[in-house]
Amino acid sequence: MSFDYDLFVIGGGSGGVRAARIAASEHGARVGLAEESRMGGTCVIRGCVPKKLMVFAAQAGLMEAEMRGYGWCDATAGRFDWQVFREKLDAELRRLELIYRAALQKAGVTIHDQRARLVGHHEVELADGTRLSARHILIAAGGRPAKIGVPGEELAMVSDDLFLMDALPKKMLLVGGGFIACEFSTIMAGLGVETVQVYRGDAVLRGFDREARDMATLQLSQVGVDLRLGPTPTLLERAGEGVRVSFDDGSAEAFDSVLFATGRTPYTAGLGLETTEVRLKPNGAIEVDEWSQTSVPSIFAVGDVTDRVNLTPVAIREGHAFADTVFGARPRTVDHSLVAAAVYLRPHELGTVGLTEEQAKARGPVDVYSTVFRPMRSMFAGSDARVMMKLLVDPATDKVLGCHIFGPEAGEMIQLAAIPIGMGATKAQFDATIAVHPTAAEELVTMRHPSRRHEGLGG
Ligand SMILES: Cc1cc2nc3c(=O)[nH]c(=O)nc-3n(C[C@H](O)[C@H](O)[C@H](O)COP(=O)(O)OP(=O)(O)OC[C@H]3O[C@@H](n4cnc5c(N)ncnc54)[C@H](O)[C@@H]3O)c2cc1C
Ligand SMILES: NC(=O)c1ccc[n+]([C@@H]2O[C@H](COP(=O)([O-])OP(=O)(O)OC[C@H]3O[C@@H](n4cnc5c(N)ncnc54)[C@H](O)[C@@H]3O)[C@@H](O)[C@H]2O)c1
Repeated sequence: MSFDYDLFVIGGGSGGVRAARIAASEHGARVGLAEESRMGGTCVIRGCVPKKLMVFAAQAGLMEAEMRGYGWCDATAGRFDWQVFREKLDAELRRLELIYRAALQKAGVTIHDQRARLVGHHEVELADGTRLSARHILIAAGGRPAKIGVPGEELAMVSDDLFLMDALPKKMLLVGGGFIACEFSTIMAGLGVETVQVYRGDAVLRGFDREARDMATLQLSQVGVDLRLGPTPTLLERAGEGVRVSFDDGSAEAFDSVLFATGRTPYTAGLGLETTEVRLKPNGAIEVDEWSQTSVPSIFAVGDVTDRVNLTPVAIREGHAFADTVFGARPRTVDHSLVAAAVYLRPHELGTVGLTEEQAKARGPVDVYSTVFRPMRSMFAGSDARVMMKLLVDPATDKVLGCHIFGPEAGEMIQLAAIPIGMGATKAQFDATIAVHPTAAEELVTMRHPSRRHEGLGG
């Protein structure tokens, strides 16, 4: 049977673009790709990239205070102009979008700028009605922000809207305690917005190392976020130009805008999956095996739509491995067990790889090497900001099971620590490394004695 394409990719985000490009340019496949919105997907257009640029924009106040501590007595950040920033941001995103598009075109991928849906195991239908057949179909449709189902929540923004605001709100409520809520609370407070964050748990960033969570929770308040642990919104109502929010503790308050950062849902609705035998998980994510293959042999899925580890480099790796396996005769899977990540807070970020202290303790005996200190940089400036470095070590094998860093540029540091840890490095090998002095990171190779040992479950 002949097909229009060897591969048809639905979604031009991190996973889809990489898979299409590698299948076409390195393995000679005839590839078509449909993108209903802007090329580059969540990360480039409404995620990692604009977010990180906003993080940089938001640190002027902290730098001003630090520089005053270093003798720049009149240091002042001056006035932030959202319009100027947004115009630059829009231009940068347009530039990146064109680069993604050009890379696909150079690889020989045919781009269809419209929505696609499945109409069978080898066929897709585009929004204009065109039907195209393909030997293989890759679903890389990503996810969509999810709200929580309270009345009036349509009055609230989701993360996609943040990058399109005409003006900064004066007073903003952020709902949630995950990556997005914490990063954007830091950003908004840093840009001078009166920022309130509500989170129903007792410390933000559930799932991360508890000690790091406590430090992140404290830091949010220290950078001016009014963090309220416990309450959850129950009702949103329009109040003049703003929104009045009622909470489950009986309180109510008005805000200029509200952001729900309460997780993301795999974007499988309306994808035509009912015309196939592709199995879904209970939350709507596409079920795949280690090869990213669905329950239908000709259909694969990568990235957030599969809800494995929802990070850009993971989607990219899954897309690349899929293309090499199916079109390059180089079968390889992706190891999701040891993925480093960072939460971009300010002044200190959280970098993490491997097991948390809680997970390591549940697994068996573990030695915890942990140090919390005031780094010379901020201490000199009069700041009380603290850094944490933590290594979790298996006493039987001496292998480092996890590393957690709360400090300036922790994302940069954890990227490097992830290499030896991924290679199975022992604590003795960390110790054998001569320190780089004076740095904060040198603590990773100078912690001689465990701060504590857990004997394992119940220990
Ligand atoms: C605010 C925010 C900040 C983030 N920050 C980070 C970070 O700092 N680091 C990090 O690693 N990750 C970050 N992430 C997560 C990261 O963006 C995602 O994990 C990543 O983009 C997933 O890639 P993907 O290819 O699976 O999907 P996406 O990038 O979402 O791409 C899916 C694409 O498919 C298109 N599409 C969907 N359905 C169809 C259809 N039927 N037809 C045609 N096109 C379709 C969509 O328009 C979209 O362009 C962030 C996410 C958000 C929301
Ligand atoms: N730096 C990064 O790598 C980065 C940054 C942003 C986003 N991301 C990715 O995007 C994903 C989505 O981010 P997110 O912050 O929206 O999700 P998240 O899963 O990290 O956090 C969701 C938050 O919403 C809360 N929540 C969920 N349901 C609720 C309810 N009914 N009532 C009150 N609170 C509720 C949760 O308790 C949690 O705190 C992340 O999981 C991550 O994979 C990564």
